[in-house]
Amino acid sequence: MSQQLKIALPKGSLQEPTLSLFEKAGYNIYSSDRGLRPSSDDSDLDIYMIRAQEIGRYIDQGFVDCGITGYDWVYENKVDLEDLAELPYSRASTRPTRWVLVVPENSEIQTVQDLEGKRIATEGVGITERYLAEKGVSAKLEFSWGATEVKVPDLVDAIVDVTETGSSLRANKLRIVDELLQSFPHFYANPNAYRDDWKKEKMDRIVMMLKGALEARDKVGLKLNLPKSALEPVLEILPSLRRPTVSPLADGDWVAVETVICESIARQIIPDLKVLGAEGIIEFPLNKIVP
Ligand SMILES: Nc1ncnc2c1ncn2[C@@H]1O[C@H](COP(=O)(O)OP(=O)(O)OP(=O)(O)O)[C@@H](O)[C@H]1O
Ligand SMILES: O=P(O)(O)OC[C@H]1O[C@H](OP(=O)(O)OP(=O)(O)O)[C@H](O)[C@@H]1O
Ligand SMILES: [Mg+2]
Repeated sequence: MSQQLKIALPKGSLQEPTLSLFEKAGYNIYSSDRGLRPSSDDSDLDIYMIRAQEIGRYIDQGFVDCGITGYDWVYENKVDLEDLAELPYSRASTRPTRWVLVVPENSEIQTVQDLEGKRIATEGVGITERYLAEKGVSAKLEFSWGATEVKVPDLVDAIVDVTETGSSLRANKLRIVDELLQSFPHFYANPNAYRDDWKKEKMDRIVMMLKGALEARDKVGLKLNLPKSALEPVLEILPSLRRPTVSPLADGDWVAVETVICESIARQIIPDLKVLGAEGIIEFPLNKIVP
C-alpha cells in the first residue's frame, strides 16, 4: 500500500474553523457530525478527529504523524514537538484565545497576589500551576471539566479560563485580573515522522497551502487602467503589499496596474483611484497568497 500521513484535527471548538481552512487550502474533508475518521479528496491523508487537549500527546507518542491543535494545550501537556507553523485563526474570530485569571466583577481580588491561600478552578491546571509559581503565589487549584464560569464565587474565588470574544465573561459578570497566555492553533509534527522524506514533504506542502489560504483571507486583488501621467499619484495611494505590477497597454499613453490590498480599504481606495483617472477597475477575491 502506498504511504499515508496520519494527521489529527481538533474535535470541539476548533473543528469547524479547521475544516473550513482545509477546504480553502484545497483539501476537502468529508466529516459527518459523529465521524471521527473522516475521508478526504487526498488519498495520502489518514485523518483522525481528536480532542484538542490530547492531540499533542498523540503526536508525541507517534500515534499520529502530525496535527493541528492550540499552542495552549501543547504548553499544558509539556510535549516536545516539531512546530511547523502558527496558524492565526480561532473559533469565532481572527483573534488569539487568551487564558485569563478572572473573578466576579464585584470581587475584592485585584491582583494575583490577593489569591494567596484562596481557591482557583480551571481546565488548564498545568498552565495555572506554572503561572502561580512564577508569581510566587500558592493557592488551591481545582481541575474543572468545563462550564467553569458557574463556579465563582460559590465554589471558588477565581477561575482561569479561555476567552476569545469576551462574551462569556460579560454574560457571567466577570472581570479579568491578569492574562496568563495567548494561543493560536499550530501545525505540529512528531520529530521522527518529520525526518521521513516523504512525510516531511507532504507536511511542508500542506502547511504552505494552509498559510497561503490564511494569508489571502482578508485580501483582494485589484486591477485598473490608468493614463501614464496619473501613475505617480496612484502609486502613492496604493498601500501595496508587494510592489504593484505596471504593464504597458496597446495605447502607449496608458498603463495597467495590478496589486493586492486589504479588503477593508478597498471601499476607500477605489473611489480615490477613480478621481485620479483610473478606469476599468476590477476587484477580485484571492484564494491563496504564497510569498
Ligand atoms: N472561544 C473559544 N473557546 C474555547 N476554546 C477556543 C476558543 N477559541 C479557540 N479555542 C481553542 O480551542 C482549543 C480547544 O478548546 P477547549 O480546550 O476549550 O476544548 P473545546 O474544543 O472547546 O471543548 P469543550 O467543549 O470541552 O470546552 C484550545 O486550543 C483553545 O485555545
Ligand atoms: O470569549 P468567548 O468568545 O465567549 O469564548 C470563551 C468561552 O468559550 C469557552 O467555552 P466552551 O464553549 O469551550 O465551553 P466550556 O466552558 O465547556 O469549555 C470558554 O470556556 C468560554 O466559556
Ligand atoms: Mg472549551
